[in-house]
Amino acid sequence: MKNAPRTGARQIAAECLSRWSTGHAFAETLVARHTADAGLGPSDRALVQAIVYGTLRNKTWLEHIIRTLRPSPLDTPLHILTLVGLSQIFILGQADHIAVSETVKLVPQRVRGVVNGILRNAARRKQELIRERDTLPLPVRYSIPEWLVRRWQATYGKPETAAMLAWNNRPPVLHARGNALRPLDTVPDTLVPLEGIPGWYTLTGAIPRAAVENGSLYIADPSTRYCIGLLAPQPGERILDACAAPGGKSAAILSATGGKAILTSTDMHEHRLPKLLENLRKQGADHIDIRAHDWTQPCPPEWQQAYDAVILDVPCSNTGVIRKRIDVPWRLTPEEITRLSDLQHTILTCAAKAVKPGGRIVYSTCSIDPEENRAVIDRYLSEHPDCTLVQDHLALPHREQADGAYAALLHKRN
Ligand SMILES: C[S@@+](CC[C@H](N)C(=O)[O-])C[C@H]1O[C@@H](n2cnc3c(N)ncnc32)[C@H](O)[C@@H]1O
Repeated sequence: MKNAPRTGARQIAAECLSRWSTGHAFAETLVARHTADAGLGPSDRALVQAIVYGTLRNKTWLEHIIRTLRPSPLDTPLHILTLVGLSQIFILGQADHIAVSETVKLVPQRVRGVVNGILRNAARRKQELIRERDTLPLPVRYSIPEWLVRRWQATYGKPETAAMLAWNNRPPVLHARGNALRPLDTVPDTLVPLEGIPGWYTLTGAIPRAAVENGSLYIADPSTRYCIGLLAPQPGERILDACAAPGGKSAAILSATGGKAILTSTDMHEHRLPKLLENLRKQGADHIDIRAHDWTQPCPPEWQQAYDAVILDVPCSNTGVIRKRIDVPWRLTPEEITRLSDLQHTILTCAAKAVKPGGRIVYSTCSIDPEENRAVIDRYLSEHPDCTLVQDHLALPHREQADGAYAALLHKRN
């Protein structure tokens, strides 16, 4: 029924947040699973996603509001329902009376007054609380753990970090790359060409499914073009894309070479290979060499020095894509960054053996952390004097108005 109160969606959002706070599942997975299990329609699914993502993106600030309005702590279920209500009031911009009444309905009768009191108070003091936000310490204002804010300030300085935090705190804008192998007949209404970046578009509405399905478009961020630009793949070159699934970079290489690069695409996860194959076929690849390989293991003899170039889009912390991966700040630890850096160094060391003398290695991440970027390159170069760094590029998200990314081009001497 049109305009029916969507209490079901709010309940499901609370369940997702409850699961998220006690487990390891990603928000995206939880929203997909719980909305499917509840049989919610598209608009309710969108509401669940908006509440869950909005709450997690602003978690520390919303919790600060709860503490301001009720100094004694709430038990977990009430705390989560209060977050669901506040998220509607402060982040989604719903009418206060609807946000309050629909949320309070979910609260057991005997404690309903507590949540009702906090939400009504929050709605009444809304403008004051919003104004106060700008005066709060950065970790609270932008809901990012203190250790991460300190780490970024030490690397980039305070003003740059503040600008990046403000950028990360907003919902993402999606982009798409046009595929030269399957040019668009007409540019769909929801695509706006990106100024100064030929072949790239901003999505201003629904994803043009038909164009994605026929391979004319690939949903990706313009920051992914840096590694392809450094690789500068040429027709006829043998190229190894070592960490390839789901195939964004492999497809970009094929698009850039008119389908004429001779590509081997590997990934350690067998279960990711069918999607990789499907994506590459869809985008016009006709001869595809797809294999499972774990690049923490030695380079197989038949691949040693067999490639003109190797691209390594390694697993990383995703600190450049926090707008899209909202779990990242809450799941990441400094120890995990160090573990990833070691893993990246191992993958680089093993996969670089596949490059011919005189060939190129492109290393890329969607991390903005130096430990996963330049430090990995410097460590590798210190152990491999036959390689030199030609160029590297760090894209900071707020500067690019896109995702953060790092790419480095190495040359292996003849
Ligand atoms: C950042 S993603 C790659 C994205 C891909 N290049 C694209 O553009 O669509 C990293 C990939 O590395 C794979 N991976 C992780 N560890 C690996 C390893 N030891 N050897 C090979 N692949 C690995 C993951 O399964 C994941 O698909």
